[in-house]
Amino acid sequence: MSGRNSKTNKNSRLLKVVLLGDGGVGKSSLMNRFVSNKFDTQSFHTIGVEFLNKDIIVNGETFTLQIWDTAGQERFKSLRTPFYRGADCCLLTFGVDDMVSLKNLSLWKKEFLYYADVQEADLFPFVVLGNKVDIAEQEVAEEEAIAWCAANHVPYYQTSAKDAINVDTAFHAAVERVIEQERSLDNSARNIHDTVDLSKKATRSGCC
Ligand SMILES: Nc1nc2c(ncn2[C@@H]2O[C@H](COP(=O)(O)OP(=O)(O)OP(=O)(O)O)[C@@H](O)[C@H]2O)c(=O)[nH]1
Repeated sequence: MSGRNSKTNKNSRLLKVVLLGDGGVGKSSLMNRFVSNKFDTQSFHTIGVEFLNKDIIVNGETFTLQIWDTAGQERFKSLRTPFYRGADCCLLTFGVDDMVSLKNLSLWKKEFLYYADVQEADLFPFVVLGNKVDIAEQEVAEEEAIAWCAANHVPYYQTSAKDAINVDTAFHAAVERVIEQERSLDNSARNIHDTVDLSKKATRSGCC
């Protein structure tokens, strides 16, 4: 595991964001585009995991995103899975030039939920990135990606790390998903609390 920029801003909230997807879909490139605004055509396969931090402001609040870029190749599975635990959000990534990488999103989601040991799997904030939209010959029809995302209730962003398309937007969306998830968990906790209070009241006011 390696990381840079690991200092965090004291006034910000730290969010752990995990990037998952098949080898070569562009996870490292997306992280580098987002954090350093750079793109390298000669990137190497990630071995295990790497992380970088970046501060962003969403809805007036500062967040330090700790972005964990994982190795997509199957042979590195045992090196990446221990790092899923404690994640606040997961970016599932595929390449629009690679149909198999879209098909594998279900396996990535499943692997993540298993090793992250997520309690409320249905509410966990995932975002899907269809990367390399700059490539003219795409194997994945947009409708197919949209259909997978609709079935899984996950927002979809078409990105290009190479041409810096939608990369910032997708990371902002990840934070917004986390905020939304917290709101819905708060609301359901409040509803449970209200229900309990009502039943208490009913017992107290019962006359006989
Ligand atoms: N055309 C194009 N190429 C890209 C884009 N993003 C990444 N690439 C290229 O795709 C190759 C793989 O990119 P990586 O970022 O290393 O992919 P990865 O998903 O991190 O791969 P693993 O580390 O093996 O999991 C590199 O040659 C990149 O330059 C993109 O948006 N457009």
